Amino acid sequence: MKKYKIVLLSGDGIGPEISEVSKKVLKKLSKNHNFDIEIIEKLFGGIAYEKYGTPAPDETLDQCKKSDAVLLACVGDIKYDSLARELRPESGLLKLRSALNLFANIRPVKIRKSLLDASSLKKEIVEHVDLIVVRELIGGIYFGKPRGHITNTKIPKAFNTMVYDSNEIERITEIAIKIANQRNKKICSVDKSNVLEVSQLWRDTVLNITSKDKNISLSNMYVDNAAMQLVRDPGQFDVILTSNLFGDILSDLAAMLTGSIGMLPSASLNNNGPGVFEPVHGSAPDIAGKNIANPIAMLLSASMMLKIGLNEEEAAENLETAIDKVLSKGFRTADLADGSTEVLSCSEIGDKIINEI
Ligand SMILES: NC(=O)C1=CN([C@@H]2O[C@H](COP(=O)(O)OP(=O)(O)OC[C@H]3O[C@@H](n4cnc5c(N)ncnc54)[C@H](O)[C@@H]3O)[C@@H](O)[C@H]2O)C=CC1
Ligand SMILES: CC(C)CC(=O)C(=O)O
Ligand SMILES: [Mg+2]
Repeated sequence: MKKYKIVLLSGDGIGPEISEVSKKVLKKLSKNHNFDIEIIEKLFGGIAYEKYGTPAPDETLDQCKKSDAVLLACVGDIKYDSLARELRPESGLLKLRSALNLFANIRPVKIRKSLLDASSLKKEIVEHVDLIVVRELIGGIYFGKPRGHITNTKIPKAFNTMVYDSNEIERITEIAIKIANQRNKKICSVDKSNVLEVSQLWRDTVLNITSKDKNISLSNMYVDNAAMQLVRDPGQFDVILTSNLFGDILSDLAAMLTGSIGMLPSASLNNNGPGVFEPVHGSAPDIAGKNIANPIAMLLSASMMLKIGLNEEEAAENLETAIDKVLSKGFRTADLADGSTEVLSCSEIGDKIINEI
């Protein structure tokens, strides 16, 4: 029997609620598909700061490095917003991504048939959407130096640096090419090269690397236009390749094509070593503790973990089919409710999905 060791980071806000569902789902899948999964739970984010004074304790990072894969819920809360930047839960997340060298964040945006009417856009606009955002994850403005605050001047100033070297752009482009080759072979690289030098290097490097693969059709788009096009005609995109900040923003926007940010999973990957599988959404403090969060983004992240991280493709498919069955029977969490469907709590929809596995 195959044995896997995964680390579960429940984090903050709705994290523990959606993690509880994920744990039960993974246990059922492991039974049905005959593999053994050890789930090691570690503190991470604000909850880790409370206990250890740091959001990403060494012990948690070490355990993640030793695992087959990491399943992460979400971190952050308003109560940590006044902490020194390096102590904030979000900084812990950046530290984890960097420590595991997770340079590629893969965010698939797929419309589930039964949710065609749940999108904030018209059905005709979203029905052909099937795109993947390939986002660079450990460079760009989230990591660039210098960064800081100047407080000893009359007018306070703050600054960040958006920086990439060509190696960083090359390796994420290669990932986008690999993914595009398994799909419609179209890459749209999104940048702001009409204004930024760093984006010009991005554009030149992407062109240089993609031109070596004659199967790939490359287009370029400025990020402001890309935001507009994602709402105007999202079906035009296959693979969107972009930098850390732009990918972060565009994928939240793209989430609404699917009906809710509670539906969007992601995989943060390295060329070798464990990946981190994490929903696109944050800790949703506004609904935390109410058992009303949508656990599906985390379950779809678990599905990506099974497929990409553990090679358990059948289990991943079983989970996705179970999710689709529950949605097609009209069960929804509150974020997807439209009056004609039955609204269930986070744990209730979790149980429905488990029953379909
Ligand atoms: N990967 C992570 O852990 C991330 C953490 N954050 C952190 O999360 C906290 C909240 O950030 P926000 O900007 O409010 O973004 P958010 O994604 O947490 O929430 C935005 C809106 O979407 C809703 N929402 C999010 N996930 C949902 C789900 N699964 N089911 C139903 N509704 C859901 C929330 O209730 C809220 O109204 C902040 O501390 C932020 O820094 C934000 C983004 C990513
Ligand atoms: C909270 C951040 C570190 C990043 C973020 O919003 C994301 O990765 O989606
Ligand atoms: Mg984000």
